[in-house]
Amino acid sequence: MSAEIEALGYIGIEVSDPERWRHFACDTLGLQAFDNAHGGFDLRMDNYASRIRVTEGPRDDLLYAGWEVRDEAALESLAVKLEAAGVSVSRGDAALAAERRVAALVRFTDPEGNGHEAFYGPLQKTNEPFVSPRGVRFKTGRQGLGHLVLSCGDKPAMMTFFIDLLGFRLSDHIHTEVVPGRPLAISFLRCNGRHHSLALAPVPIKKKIVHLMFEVLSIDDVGRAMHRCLAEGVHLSFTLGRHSNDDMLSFYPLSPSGFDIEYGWGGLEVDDDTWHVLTHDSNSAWGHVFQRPPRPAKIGD
Ligand SMILES: Cc1ccc(O)c(O)c1CC[C@@H]1C(=O)CC[C@]2(C)C(=O)CC[C@@H]12
Ligand SMILES: [Fe+2]
Repeated sequence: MSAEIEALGYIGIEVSDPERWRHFACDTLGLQAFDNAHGGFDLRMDNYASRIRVTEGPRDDLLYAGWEVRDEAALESLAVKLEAAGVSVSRGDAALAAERRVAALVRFTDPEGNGHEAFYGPLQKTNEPFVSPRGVRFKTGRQGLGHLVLSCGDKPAMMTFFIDLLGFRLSDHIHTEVVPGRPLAISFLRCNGRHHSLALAPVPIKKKIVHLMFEVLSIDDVGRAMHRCLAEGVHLSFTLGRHSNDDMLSFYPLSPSGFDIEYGWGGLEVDDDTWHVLTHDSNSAWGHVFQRPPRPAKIGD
């Protein structure tokens, strides 16, 4: 039986300033917020009842990534496969499944301690259609909500976990230098036609989330969102650019939690039958210029 993960279905984040996040996500990026019964809010970008669950807390980082599988049998075979490999798996009860707005889920952690959930049967709010407050349409469907880049210390262990155990396919590597003289090899993993749903970056930062990417259906929505950021003084960690590996045209606003959002359009779709792993030595065909983060003004500046 197939135990394959098919998409990044949802994520949970803990944020210290939920109201700033609500404004950023809705008014700036065009997602739709719904207060939930758990003291936080859900961000929608399509029919799914929850794509991003925002919970208040000090962490300003990832709580869990929710990976979608086809059905109950696929969920059970994935759980059995993980357990056979010595990963401890906890089956979510009905209350947790209802809270996550899915039919069933299991929970586990990766070798670096990040929380993950696999689930099937996401609740669809078809009679309460997603309406973006900014008229944005997001590219989701079989490709999931977007992509997540995780920082990691032991990248080989993470690669083994996601590829050998969870069934991700390697799309490519990028060898780059963010800090001159410090080579960095980022690897891009897919679980559907999206070039990557997960990328692993061995960068020594405290946060697990390096960035979270949303893709929109119109290039104008990228332009409009970028100009809303500029008008509001939202810091752009990377300017507009086009990536070398997946062709995504994107920019990177800094979220209120201090990790980046990548907001993009035009990402390429991988055909598993013909894809060939590549190694790139540049991040971008053009653009994506790093911008130093803003420093709080001090008296006397
Ligand atoms: C290079 C690249 C290809 C596809 C993407 O979706 C994507 O986000 C990136 C950018 C990765 C990003 C970067 O270029 C600069 C250095 C960054 C911030 C890291 O330190 C990890 C992710 C890296
Ligand atoms: Fe990205």
